[in-house]
Amino acid sequence: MKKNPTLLAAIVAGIVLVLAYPLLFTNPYYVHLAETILIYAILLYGLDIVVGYTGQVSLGHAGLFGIGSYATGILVLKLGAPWFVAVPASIAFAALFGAILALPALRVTGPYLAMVTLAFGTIVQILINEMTFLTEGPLGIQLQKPSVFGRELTEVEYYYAVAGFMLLSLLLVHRLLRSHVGRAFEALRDSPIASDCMGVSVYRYKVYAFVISAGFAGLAGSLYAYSEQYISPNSYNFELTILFLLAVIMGGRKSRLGSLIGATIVVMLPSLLSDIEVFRKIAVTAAVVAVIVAALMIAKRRTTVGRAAVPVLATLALAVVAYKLESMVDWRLTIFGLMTLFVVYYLQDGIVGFFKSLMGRGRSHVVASEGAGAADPFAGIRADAGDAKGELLRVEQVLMQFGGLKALNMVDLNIARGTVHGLIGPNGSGKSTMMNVLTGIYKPTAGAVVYAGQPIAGRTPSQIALGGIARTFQNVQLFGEMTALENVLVGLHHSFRATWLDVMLSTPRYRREELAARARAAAILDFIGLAELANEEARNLPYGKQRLLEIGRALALDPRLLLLDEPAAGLTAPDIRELMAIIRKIRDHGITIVLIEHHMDVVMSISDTVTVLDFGQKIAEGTPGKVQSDPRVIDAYLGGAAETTPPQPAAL
Ligand SMILES: Nc1ncnc2c1ncn2[C@@H]1O[C@H](COP(=O)(O)OP(=O)(O)OP(=O)(O)O)[C@@H](O)[C@H]1O
Repeated sequence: MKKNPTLLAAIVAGIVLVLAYPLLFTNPYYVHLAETILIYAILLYGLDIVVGYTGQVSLGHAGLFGIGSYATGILVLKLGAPWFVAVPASIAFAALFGAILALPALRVTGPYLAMVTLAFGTIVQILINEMTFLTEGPLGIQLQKPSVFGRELTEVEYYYAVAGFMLLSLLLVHRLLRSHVGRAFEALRDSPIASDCMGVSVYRYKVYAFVISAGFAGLAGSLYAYSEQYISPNSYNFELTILFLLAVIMGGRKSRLGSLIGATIVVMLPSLLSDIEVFRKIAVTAAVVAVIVAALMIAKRRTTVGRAAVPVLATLALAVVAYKLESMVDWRLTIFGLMTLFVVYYLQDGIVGFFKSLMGRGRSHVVASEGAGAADPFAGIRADAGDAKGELLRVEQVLMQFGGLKALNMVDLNIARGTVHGLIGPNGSGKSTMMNVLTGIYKPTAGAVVYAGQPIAGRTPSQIALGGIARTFQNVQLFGEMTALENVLVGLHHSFRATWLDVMLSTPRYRREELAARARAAAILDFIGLAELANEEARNLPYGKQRLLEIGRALALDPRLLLLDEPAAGLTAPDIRELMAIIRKIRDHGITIVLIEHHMDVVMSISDTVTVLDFGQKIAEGTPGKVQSDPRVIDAYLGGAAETTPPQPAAL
């Protein structure tokens, strides 16, 4: 993986700045302030995994931070534990609570999850307050800075220790998030259902995200306890959790630099907002920056005068108000609230996201894919071509009932190995329901599904996917914020044996697997004709290309059975011809295909067998020729929805 020289230079400059800081600002107050920023940054790296990457809300991180602090405080107070015991124990303890916090995230999302995590944070604070025998209750716990070789660290020495932990956390989180584990986190945010169907268990990765995130909160909490030398329950309140969330959003999701900026803002803001002179300078600087940025964006045609007017006028008004105000005391919260509103409304991708978009990055990165041609797109396929025409999948008397509606009514289906099996029927006849039953998304009310000789009842979608059944979706379910290459890499998740420890230590095993997966993903993109768009975000691809990318991602799973749900929907005639050629090539590699399609010419020209459903029942089955002339089929289509066309002779 190539290194970006500008990025490397920025990283080196950042490290030098962090290390040189105590030499530039010798006042202990400023050293302590910077220490707090670095500690918050550690927590925010972890919080960003949950909020930015997996897209979950957590209002429980102040609680986890408190658990880390109190684990250290109690171990030092009660057992006189040294820092090298207290710090790892705090990480482990917080991670354990992270697993508990993950439980509600497996059941609820959005506002409900916010409520549950908020309750968790509140309970932690109450428990810290009430369990006086351990925590000393409201009195709090006092402790010294850690000792090394019998000598207590000075403020500056402790700053360097914190800086070391921050840089280490940065490295570990960065490695993790760029690996298959990070891609799994991102995938489950963009489409949980597609993640499961790519063999990436949403359940497992949500728990991982919360546990890892909590581990970093525990580390930050432990360092904070030593830094403040005094901890009390009031420090870990609701406002702190909101502040953390705000820091991630303000700085910029999915960015380590964003976390650092966010930490700086939330630590500095209270002191900046308390001094009217400093606030005036900030307000004027913000107004000048807003005017310059707006002018640049209008000149580059990135925005219109109308859209730029509100933020520019708002910052100008803030500058004017700053000079009208006599003191900040009464206005601090109001100004803070307004700034929050401004960020949420105008800087949804945070400060880092905003500057990236200003520089035109993060939109399209069209570069040639690495390693295409070096790998075989079908390298891992468990081919069935040589296996005569045995049966790969058998559906026996499947009933799928939604309330009173029988979406599938006692349907039998036999799919022969190495064939293309068309599944057609008017709208609402039960085709997609069949796909969902085959991939474990729906559990049939009655009946059995036997795949490769094994019943698949009771298996989760990700287990079924890993067993070799891949699918595409009627409504495209790509991982929108990830590039085309990354989408395929999620499909290749199963090819990794490396654990998260391998990733964090960047072991040769992990690096070998990552390189192999990238070469294979590039080869798959080449096969489906998307090599040039490898680094384009999936949401920016044209619709036809998105459908092809879904097929590529499914192929990455090394399927024996590929279920295509209306792959030609919305495609132009040339795109459809390209699609048909691809489907034939996939079949020629021994992959069995089930094809749901409303384009009859497509189904009839490439299917070996066609099954017709109507009102959840199988009404016909056989070769395309036989099915097309079946009076029941013609009747079902002519009597069905107006937009469905009756089967026509093959045209393509
Ligand atoms: N989760 C669900 N809850 C309730 N009803 C459902 C559910 N899923 C499907 N149905 C119903 O089952 C019937 C079959 O739907 P299905 O999506 O399988 O049809 P289809 O043949 O794929 O149609 P189309 O060609 O329009 O996609 C429809 O009446 C649909 O409303």
